Amino acid sequence: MSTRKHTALPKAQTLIEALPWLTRHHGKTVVIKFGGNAMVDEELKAAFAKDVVFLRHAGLRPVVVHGGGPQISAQLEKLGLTSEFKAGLRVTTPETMDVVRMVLAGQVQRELVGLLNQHGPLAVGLTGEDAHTMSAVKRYTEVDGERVDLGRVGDITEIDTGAIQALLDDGRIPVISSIARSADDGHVYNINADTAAAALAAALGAETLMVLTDVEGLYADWPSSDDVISQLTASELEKLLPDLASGMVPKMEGCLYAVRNGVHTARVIDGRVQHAILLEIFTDEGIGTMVVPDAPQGGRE
Ligand SMILES: Nc1ncnc2c1ncn2[C@@H]1O[C@H](COP(=O)(O)OP(=O)(O)O)[C@@H](O)[C@H]1O
Ligand SMILES: CC(=O)N[C@@H](CCC(=O)OP(=O)(O)O)C(=O)O
Repeated sequence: MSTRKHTALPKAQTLIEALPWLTRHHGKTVVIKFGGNAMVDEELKAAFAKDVVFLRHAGLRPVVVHGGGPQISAQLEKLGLTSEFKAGLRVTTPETMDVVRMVLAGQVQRELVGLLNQHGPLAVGLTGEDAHTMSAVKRYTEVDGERVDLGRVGDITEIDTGAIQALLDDGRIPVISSIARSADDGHVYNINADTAAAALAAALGAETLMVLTDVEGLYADWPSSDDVISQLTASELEKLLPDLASGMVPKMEGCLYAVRNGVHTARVIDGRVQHAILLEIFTDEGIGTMVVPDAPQGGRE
């Protein structure tokens, strides 16, 4: 006698719960920004790779954009160089830029490609430099009303999605490092990875931008409260932006940009939770914070 039928039932229910989400997301592009704690924990990294491969086998078109701020800072320290941030962006001298490029494209991206490819010949790594995927200009920022020179920090000016689309059409998983070259001065620039992910999501016409981080989502009254905002509209987010602290600023600016430029939903989710991506995409509850476009004026939605 065997009780296998009974113990297997909850598994079947879980799969069935995913059915409407599988149908809805089939063939859709999902841009996933990988960063935060999930990126320094071996188990979480392996679970992340499995989730992304699962999405690909479930018929979605996942694109990974990765950060690596902590890894860059660690390498700079080893080399006796300091890390300085202004308005959440790394002040990037030409010397620092060499390290940024080496760590993002040569270390972090290679590691992610390796983890994904344990499941088959799927992942291909690119930087924004490859096939003109992302072009940039030098970016300035304002601190206390003053224009600040951040060195080799860039703003994206143009995106050519050709190489990414070709890889997706071929069933591959593109893994993108947030580096871009300027056609004006020929320099290579350091781009914040949240900003790059949002710009790529919009340019690709992605259905979803998913930003993994090291908190549960957007806290309503951080740091005095840790109530997570589960959903908000673009206009609601725009009102909150001036009060956000530095780490969340590029993430939430990116989410706002994405939903204002054709992406259906932008989500900030907790990368410390194993299989956070699958929970967010394939279960009824979802986790984290979801940003949605404003309802169309006079629409019936
Ligand atoms: N309103 C907020 N809600 C959540 N986190 C916030 C908020 N404001 C600031 N933060 C900070 O932003 C951090 C996430 O940004 P960051 O450290 O740049 O993440 P990542 O390494 O994932 O790119 C959180 O760990 C938290 O300290
Ligand atoms: C201009 C700028 O600040 N670039 C970032 C690029 C990496 C990044 O964004 O990594 P996280 O997502 O892990 O923070 C940096 O140099 O740290």
